[in-house]
Amino acid sequence: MLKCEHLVKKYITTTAISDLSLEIEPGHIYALLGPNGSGKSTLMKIIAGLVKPDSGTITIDGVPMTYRSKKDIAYMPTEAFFFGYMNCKDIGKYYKDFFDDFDYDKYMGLLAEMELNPDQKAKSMSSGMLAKLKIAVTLSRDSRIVMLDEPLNGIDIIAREKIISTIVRNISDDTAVLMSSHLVDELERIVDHAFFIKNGTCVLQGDAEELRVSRGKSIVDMYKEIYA
Ligand SMILES: Nc1ncnc2c1ncn2[C@@H]1O[C@H](COP(=O)(O)OP(=O)(O)OP(=O)(O)O)[C@@H](O)[C@H]1O
Repeated sequence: MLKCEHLVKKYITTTAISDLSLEIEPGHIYALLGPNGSGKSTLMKIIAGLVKPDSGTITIDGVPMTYRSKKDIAYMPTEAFFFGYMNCKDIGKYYKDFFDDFDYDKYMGLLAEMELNPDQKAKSMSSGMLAKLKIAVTLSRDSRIVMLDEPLNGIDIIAREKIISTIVRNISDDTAVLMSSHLVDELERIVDHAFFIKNGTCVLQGDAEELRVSRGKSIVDMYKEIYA
């Protein structure tokens, strides 16, 4: 469905993305793995249309991406992005006005599932609560591609379990999920495909089970081998 071919993104002194190609299909959860500075966030921003690549192409169902393609993509960046004076209910209404595909009832259900108070203002929320809120707004959109940049960051170990199961339960068969995390062992349990990014390019990719069988090791051990 989504195909990136030979993407390159250079900043003045850094090449963030270097000849990177990958493909994602609906019904799968993909892990975007790599150490700090390897290019994961830049890649997501390029796919979300927030950063323009210097070269390379991105297509959805064979059609080059335009500003209209943005409706197919729900992107959750690492940064929190809420107005502090709004409470969770207001934030839901704001998103509903912004995105035609935003399901307010689903959002309220997700708030309850993540034990967030609909009346609490963003400015009074802890970083872990804001992390959950970001996930709730992102999963409430009916998008074909869901990109979550570090969804488990700042979330305690008990809540992480819940978030992982919430993500898995709220993904339909016609949605593709691309998720980055440094918590590789936690991602390993749920992803069915892994992309290993190093210096802005994809150095290994494949079906998680096939990779484990062919290499005789876990995704975590492959990660350690590639990046040690
Ligand atoms: N706006 C920018 N200007 C200049 N350099 C940038 C910019 N954004 C990213 N970079 C550089 O591009 C490279 C890739 O950064 P990116 O944020 O994509 O990595 P990452 O894999 O997401 O890292 P992390 O795991 O730490 O979030 C890094 O060397 C970074 O310093």
